[in-house]
Amino acid sequence: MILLDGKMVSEELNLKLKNKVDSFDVKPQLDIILIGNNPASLSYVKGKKKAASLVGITTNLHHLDENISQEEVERLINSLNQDEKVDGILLQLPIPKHLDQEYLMDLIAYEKDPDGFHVVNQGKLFQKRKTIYPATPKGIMTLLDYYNIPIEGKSVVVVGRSNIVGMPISKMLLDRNATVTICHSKTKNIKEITKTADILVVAIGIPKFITKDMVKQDVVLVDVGINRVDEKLVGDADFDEIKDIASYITPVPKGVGPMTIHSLLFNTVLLYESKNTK
Ligand SMILES: NC(=O)C1=CN([C@@H]2O[C@H](COP(=O)(O)OP(=O)(O)OC[C@H]3O[C@@H](n4cnc5c(N)ncnc54)[C@H](OP(=O)(O)O)[C@@H]3O)[C@@H](O)[C@H]2O)C=CC1
Ligand SMILES: Nc1nc(=O)c2c([nH]1)NC[C@@H]1CN(c3ccc(C(=O)N[C@@H](CCC(=O)O)C(=O)O)cc3)C=[N+]21
Repeated sequence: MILLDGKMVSEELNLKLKNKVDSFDVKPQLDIILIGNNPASLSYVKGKKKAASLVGITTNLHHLDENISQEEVERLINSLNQDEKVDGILLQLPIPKHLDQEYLMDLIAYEKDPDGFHVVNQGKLFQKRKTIYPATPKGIMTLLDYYNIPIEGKSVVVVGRSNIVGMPISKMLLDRNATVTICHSKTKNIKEITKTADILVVAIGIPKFITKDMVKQDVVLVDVGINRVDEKLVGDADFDEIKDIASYITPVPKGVGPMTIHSLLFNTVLLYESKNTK
């Protein structure tokens, strides 16, 4: 088994990014909007700020009250959209239920969307046009490519069909000529399907859902899940059970998570560069 070491790869690629950013006179700027005090979100935002500062990207955190009104968030996004200094705007998800998440995500200028969540950027992805790729799927592709894992012609199974992970990673793997099957909560005989996978990507948010009887020998397993169980992080797959069957496997933590952060920073630099070449 070979570990798909997202921590190591992201550190190497962040350093490469830093060398590029070091050559810029004006640094790229990422503005993060965090609403409320969800402990997981606080911890992710901390991770993003830390990595950004290592790379030389300026971050501005807008930490808003849990009860903030829709209008006030709109006002903030509008002003960041207009601010020339701002290269990327990240609305940390999830946001409180009284706010219209879809509306707010679409309000962020798509030229300032390092997450690649904007409906225009997602639309471009699904029409195979040049776009800002969503950070987690892009991080997964970067990790697979780093280890030279072949994708063309492979049977890929993606478990999960969210807008931010399942759907875009399925499309990106399809565009690399994999044969992609997507499973979700209504899929029947999921085990028979996951067993066919050369590459299995799991993004559902259920701890240790994928067990060793659900994978074939030498599977490449990409575990996107981040679940907190008894103060510890566990993935959507049972790592200890599967590690001896898999050819390659991502750990949780230190797998896909740090690659997502790298992609966010990479995308922020892309947005900065396209602003400066306009
Ligand atoms: N490492 C990273 O960088 C990131 C990690 N994550 C983690 O990845 C996981 C998934 O996140 P996200 O995509 O946002 O999740 P969502 O909750 O948006 O989507 C979950 C998906 O899983 C499917 N699902 C739920 N239960 C089952 C089941 N029993 N069998 C098969 N499919 C099921 C759902 O199906 P249906 O559509 O039918 O409801 C849905 O498509 C979470 O643990 C999250 O924390 C997320 C983003 C980044
Ligand atoms: N607008 C927006 N963009 C996101 O990209 C976004 C989001 N909202 N909301 C939540 C999810 C989740 N997500 C993670 C990113 C990194 C780690 C990560 O680096 N995790 C470390 C562990 C961190 C820890 O110890 O808590 C690891 O896996 O090694 C995890 C999860 C980004 N998301």
